[in-house]
Amino acid sequence: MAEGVAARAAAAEILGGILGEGRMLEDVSAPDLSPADRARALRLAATVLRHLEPADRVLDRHLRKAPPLAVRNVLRLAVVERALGAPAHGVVNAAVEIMRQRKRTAHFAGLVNAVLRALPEGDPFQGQLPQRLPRWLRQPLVHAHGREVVTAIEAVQAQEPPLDLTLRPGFPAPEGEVLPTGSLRLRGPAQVSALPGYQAGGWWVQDAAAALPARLLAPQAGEHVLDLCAAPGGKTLQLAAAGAEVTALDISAPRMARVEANLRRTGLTARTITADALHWQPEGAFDAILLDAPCSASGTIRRHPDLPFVKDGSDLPALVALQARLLDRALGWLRPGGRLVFSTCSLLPEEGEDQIAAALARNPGLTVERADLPGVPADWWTPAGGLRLRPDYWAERGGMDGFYLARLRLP
Ligand SMILES: C[S@@+](CC[C@H](N)C(=O)[O-])C[C@H]1O[C@@H](n2cnc3c(N)ncnc32)[C@H](O)[C@@H]1O
Repeated sequence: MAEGVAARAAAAEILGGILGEGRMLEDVSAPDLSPADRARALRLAATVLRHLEPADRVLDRHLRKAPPLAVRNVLRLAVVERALGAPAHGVVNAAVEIMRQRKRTAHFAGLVNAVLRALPEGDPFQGQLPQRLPRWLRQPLVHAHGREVVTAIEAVQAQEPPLDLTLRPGFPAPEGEVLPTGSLRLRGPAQVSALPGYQAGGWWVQDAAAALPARLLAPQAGEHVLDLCAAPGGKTLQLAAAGAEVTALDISAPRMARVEANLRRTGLTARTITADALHWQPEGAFDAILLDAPCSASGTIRRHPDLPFVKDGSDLPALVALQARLLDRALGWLRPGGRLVFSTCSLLPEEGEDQIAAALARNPGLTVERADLPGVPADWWTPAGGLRLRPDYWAERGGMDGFYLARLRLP
């Protein structure tokens, strides 16, 4: 088999699972492959998803009739690889070989060969705009930020995201760029468990934006802090590393197992509880609560490029209602004068700015508190005192996840 064919064939199959069956990337299993080929297949599939729209625009110029999805996915993969600079002959030969491997696609080998050889020399995406966000997401974002910002967000989301680490002082760490907010940024693919300091638990993977909610909460040593909706636990580790007495709660047992594994690796401690926060009751009040609520995850599309193809926004009203219920319950678990940071990895005002405005209206005396967060530019704060983080912030450094966070204070 020619070099790279197994990984490319698997990437095309993964794309079929996502685009044909509506499954999320993490739920689609790559067939029997070496770990290296599996990693390559997942990476290729994710890359194609980031450029699906431009790839289809290029292909539609060369196709008279829509081919079956399995064929189109192999063509998309080849066009995207070409756009990213892979040599034409390797890409074309692999695509043709993949077609010949299966009886149901073998008769398309000639078409695939002809279409790919007809592509002009150079970058097939030249002059094209990046892939657009889906309509349900794009429209409210254009309304909130304008077209130019949305195009800038889309440009960042078309790129492979960097790998950000949250560091523990005094532990070994890999070499990378230290961001103004303190996260360490690495470029290019990395085998996380092989990086210096992993075994010693000196750091954990956490997007630079995702590291800010725990910093905004500013936990103090010995404080009783609840991490509500905690799994897989990046924020739990931050709270525990600050010396707080942490209770970490999540509804999902398999996700909670990941929090426990993360605590074991880092040697940090937290009390872990698997329960539905809509029914659970604490034994006593907390000094501080971090509520990283379930949401559309629309701020994480560059890490989860499958999301726009699998979600259609129809679960948004239920998510917004759940966030409000979780927020009101959690406020009831704070001591008088206690603080709560609400965060969502969403770009939508409904799950951020509007959610907090509604909480203030429902809870008299509750206030939003702006804090001094080192490295955070003044214009990331909203007039209402929340922090709106957008993927196009620090675009030249690789961007960040979209988030909204606000620190609330009880009277
Ligand atoms: C955005 S994720 C949390 C990420 C986590 N804070 C971190 O930093 O790793 C939202 C979490 O909410 C949990 N969740 C959803 N509904 C819940 C509920 N009713 N009670 C408790 N946890 C819930 C999900 O299982 C999911 O792990």
